[in-house]
Amino acid sequence: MSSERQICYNFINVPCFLRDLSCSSKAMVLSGIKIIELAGLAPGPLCGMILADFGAKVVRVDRTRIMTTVDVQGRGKRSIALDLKKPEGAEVLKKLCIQSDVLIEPFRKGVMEKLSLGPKDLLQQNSKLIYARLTGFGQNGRHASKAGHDINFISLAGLLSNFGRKGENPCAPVNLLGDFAGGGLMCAMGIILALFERTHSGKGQVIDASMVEGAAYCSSWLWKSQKLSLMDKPRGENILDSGAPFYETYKTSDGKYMAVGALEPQFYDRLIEGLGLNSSELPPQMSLSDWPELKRIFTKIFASKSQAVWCKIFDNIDACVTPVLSLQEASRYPHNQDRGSFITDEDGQVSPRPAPHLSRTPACVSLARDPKVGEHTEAVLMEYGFTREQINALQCAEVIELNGPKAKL
Ligand SMILES: C[C@H](CCC[C@@H](C)[C@H]1CC[C@H]2[C@@H]3[C@H](O)C[C@@H]4C[C@H](O)CC[C@]4(C)[C@H]3C[C@H](O)[C@]12C)C(=O)SCCNC(=O)CCNC(=O)[C@H](O)C(C)(C)COP(=O)(O)OP(=O)(O)OC[C@H]1O[C@@H](n2cnc3c(N)ncnc32)[C@H](O)[C@@H]1OP(=O)(O)O
Repeated sequence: MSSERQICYNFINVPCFLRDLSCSSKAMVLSGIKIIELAGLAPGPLCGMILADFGAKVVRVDRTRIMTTVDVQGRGKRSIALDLKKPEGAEVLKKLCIQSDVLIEPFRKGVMEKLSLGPKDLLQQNSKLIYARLTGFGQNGRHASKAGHDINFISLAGLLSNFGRKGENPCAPVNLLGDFAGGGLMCAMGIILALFERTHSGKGQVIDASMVEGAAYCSSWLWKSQKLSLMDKPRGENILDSGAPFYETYKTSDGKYMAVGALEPQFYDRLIEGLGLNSSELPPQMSLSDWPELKRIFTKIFASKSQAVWCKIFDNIDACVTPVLSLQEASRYPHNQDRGSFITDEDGQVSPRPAPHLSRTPACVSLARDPKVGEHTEAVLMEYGFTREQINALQCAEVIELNGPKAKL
C-alpha cells in the first residue's frame, strides 16, 4: 500500500493526508501482521477489511477463471488468483500460510479438510498460525454442514422473531446483524484476541466463529433484559421495537422521516415541548393503553412540517430527535463532516472511516480502489519467496492467474 494513498486521523479527529511518514503503517496496531483471507461473500471480507484498515497486510485469495469479485470490502487488500482444487494450488496456500499469522476461511464445514488444508494440515507446519473459521452454524452440531445466509443465522439465534412491526412478518435488518455484527466483526475480535494471547504463549489456535452464536452474543442485552419487562410483549408492542410512541419514526410533510428516541422522562418532556404540545393535555408517557393514541397525535404533528424544519426545531432541544438520513445524506450531515466520519477513495466512492479511533495509533486507510482479481498474484508470490520460474510453471499449469503489472525483479 502506498502511503500517498492513505489517510489517517490524528487524535483530534482531523484527517491528515499522507505524503510523508507521519502515519506510516509501522504506527498502526496490526502492522507486521500477515493475513490470508480466502474470498467469501460478505462477513469474511468485512473481517479482512477491518484488519487491513488497522495495519495488517491482507492477501485475498480469489478463485481462478472468474472475471470479477463480489467483495465490495476489499479496501487495503491485495488479491491473488489461485486454484485451490489443484494439488499445486493447495501447496501454494500452504506455503503462504507458513509465513502468515492468520488464515480466514469462510466456507462451510469440511471444505478445507477436503482440500487437505484443514487446521491439522496448516498448524502442523506453522504452530503460530491463527486459523479463523467463519461459518453460519459453527464446526459442529447438526446444521454444521448446511448452507445458510444471514437471515437463517439470526432466525436460529432467536433474534429475527424480534424484528418487525406489530401484526407483520419478521423482517431482517438487511444482513447487518448476522453477517457483519455477529460474523465479520466477531471474527475480527477473535483474531485480535488470539493474536494478543499468542504474544504470551507463542502459539496459534483455531477460531470457530459461528454467526448464529456471534449474533446471539451481540444480543446479550436482549436476552438479559427479559426480566426488566422491556421486550416481553409480542413483536412491535415493546418499548424499543416500535411499540412506544416515543421510540419511533415519523413521516414529515416532504416524505422524509424523523427518528424519535425520547425514552427518559426529561427527554420526553422536551419532545412534547418541541412538538408544541402541552403535557397536561396528554396521557402519561408510560400509559401503555394510550400509546396508540399518542402515536396518532405525534404522527399528525410530524406530518405538518418538513424534515428540515423539524431539524431546526430539534437541533437546539435535548429531546433525542434526529433526521432519518439516507447513506448519501449521512456522509454530508454536518456533525459527521465535523468528525470526518466518511472517506472518499480515489474512485470517488464514499465509505465509513474505520472505528473506533485510537489516539496514538490510528487506522490509516487505503484510498486506492479495491483490488482486481489476481492483480497482485505475481507480486505476492515473489514476496513469499516463489521464484520467477516457479511462478511461470504455476501459470502454465493454470494454478494461478496473473492479472496485474509484472513484478520488478
Ligand atoms: C446475505 C449475504 C450474502 C450477500 C451476498 C450477495 C450480495 C451475493 C450472493 C450471490 C451474488 C450474485 C452471484 O455471485 C451471481 C452474480 C455474480 C456477478 O459477478 C455479480 C452479480 C451476481 C448476481 C451476484 C450479486 C451479489 O454479489 C450476490 C447476490 C450472506 O448471508 S453472506 C454469508 C453466507 N454464509 C456463510 O458465509 C456461511 C459459511 N459458508 C457457507 O455456508 C457457504 O460457503 C455458502 C456461502 C452458503 C456458499 O455455499 P457453496 O456451496 O457455494 O460453497 P462451500 O460449500 O462453502 O464451498 C466452497 C467451494 O468453493 C471451492 N473454492 C473456494 N475457493 C476456491 C479457490 N480459490 N479455488 C478453487 N476452489 C475454490 C471450495 O473448494 C468449495 O468447493 P466444493 O463445493 O467442491 O467443496
